[in-house]
Amino acid sequence: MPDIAPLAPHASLPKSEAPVLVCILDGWGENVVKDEYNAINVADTPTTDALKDVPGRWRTVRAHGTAVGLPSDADMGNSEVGHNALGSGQVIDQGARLVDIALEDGSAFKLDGWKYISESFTEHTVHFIGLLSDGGVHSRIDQLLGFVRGAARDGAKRIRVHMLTDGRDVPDGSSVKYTEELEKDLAAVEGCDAKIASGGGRMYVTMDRYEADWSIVERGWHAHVLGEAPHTFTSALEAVKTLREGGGKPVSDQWLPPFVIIDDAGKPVGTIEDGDAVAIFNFRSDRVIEISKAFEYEDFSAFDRKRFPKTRFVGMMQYDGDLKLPARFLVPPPAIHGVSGKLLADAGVTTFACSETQKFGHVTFFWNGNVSGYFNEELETYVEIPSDKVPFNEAPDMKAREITEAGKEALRSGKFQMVRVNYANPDMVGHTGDLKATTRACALVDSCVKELLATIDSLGGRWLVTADHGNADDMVQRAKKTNEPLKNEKGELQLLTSHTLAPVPVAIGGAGLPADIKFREDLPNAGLANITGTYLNLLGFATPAHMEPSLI
Ligand SMILES: O=C(O)[C@H](O)COP(=O)(O)O
Ligand SMILES: [Mn+2]
Ligand SMILES: [Mn+2]
Repeated sequence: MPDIAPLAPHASLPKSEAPVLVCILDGWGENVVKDEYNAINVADTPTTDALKDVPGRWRTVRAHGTAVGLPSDADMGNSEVGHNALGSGQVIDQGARLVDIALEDGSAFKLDGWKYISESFTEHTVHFIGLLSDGGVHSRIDQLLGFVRGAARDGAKRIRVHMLTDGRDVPDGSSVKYTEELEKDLAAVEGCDAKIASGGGRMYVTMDRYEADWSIVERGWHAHVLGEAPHTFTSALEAVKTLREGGGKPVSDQWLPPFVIIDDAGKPVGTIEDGDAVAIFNFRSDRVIEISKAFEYEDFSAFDRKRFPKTRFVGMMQYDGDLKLPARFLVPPPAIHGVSGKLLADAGVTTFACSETQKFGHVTFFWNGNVSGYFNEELETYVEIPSDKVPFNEAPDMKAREITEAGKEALRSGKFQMVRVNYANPDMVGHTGDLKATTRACALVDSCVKELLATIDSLGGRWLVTADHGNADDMVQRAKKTNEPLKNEKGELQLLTSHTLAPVPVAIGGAGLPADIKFREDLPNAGLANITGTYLNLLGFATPAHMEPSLI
């Protein structure tokens, strides 16, 4: 644990009497490729464009790979690691990397979580539930296989995988490839009956987040636990291929309906029963907290479980350190100490944080180092604006206007020294692969930023605008060397639904920021974690020693 001292005053930058705004544009990368498939480039964005013209007050920082604690620089950034870095000012080994290490050195198979599920190996079934891809944002297929093979080696007789198709962190349509691969690898596991038992698309089955729509989790419970779904198949590959066709109305991987695999007699091959072990193989928390509650809590009312089997349940990690959920886990999660939220609360600073449901936990839970709730309820106010329950290309404005109104009101109220908001649009609409809708989303967010900055300027405050990773800045898959957009055999563009590896912009300003405050030039490789010290400076505090250096 780093040595953590309380916040101290900045040596030369006095405390701001007016509020300081930190504004996160979720999924807004600064991509070198600026063509017609870069939605930010296509969109009319006069406000964020103008920020670039102010000398010494606009730059980019790294938001992917090792700069945010991911295993390699081929890993795109994501909201979890991005907001962890922005909130904590530290580069922390993240879940993906911790699981890699625990598998490599074998420690994963010696810890309590593994011992706990091992008790079910000989007499019962071991179930693995999670996102099937190598996106590396929530999970990775190679890690799943590491645990499946470990279970077989340690005596498991029956393994069932409940797979959620991705198409969001990886290209749409790739579910076919991953399913084929998994079926083949499970068949090759020796001395053990290993099969896929159920599944569905990640946005429609099981992986809801922040309680946006519990019916998603309910559908997963029915398929995985009860073995009930509107579609049954005898093979997962057939399930995925058929459901993608959608009976003439193609369905993307993210949105496949739930399915159950049955045997020749029509019986589900892998319902979850008393005594079975259940392991969630996602390392990232937000989209598996709800299903974890359904397995772990005796007392549960979010939906009718119909049957509540007594299982040995573990998460890949402990997903919520505050709730201690789940109680047992395979690999200990990253320990994040000395986050800005805690230090500010200890220093008596009043804070307002706001986003809509889809990103609410990002600016609170992830920001605060994966801790739910307040550090100091008297000093902090968190506002969640309920998100729509639709595919977001159908409503690309999302709740950006409402967030802007809430932000302006908080700034003007005089009640808060720090106001932070997250705009979900560039990311959530970007994930749909819909260029037109994403362009609209980016233009709207730009106009919202304009309003917020005007408000803070009128109050004599200071602001910092940044993002957590790229997404809207590239909407097509490209050839590696030439960056040429890729097309399929039919000549159709191959859409990009995932995040990008682009760095993100960071801009500072405000009527209350002394004219001589500029970005320093000796941190060319700075990343998201360098932003924390920067906004603490804007608030009048020195950068704490355990954090990455400030950009100013
Ligand atoms: O969960 C998701 O929506 C995507 O996998 C990642 O998006 P996020 O990291 O921006 O939340
Ligand atoms: Mn994000
Ligand atoms: Mn995203």
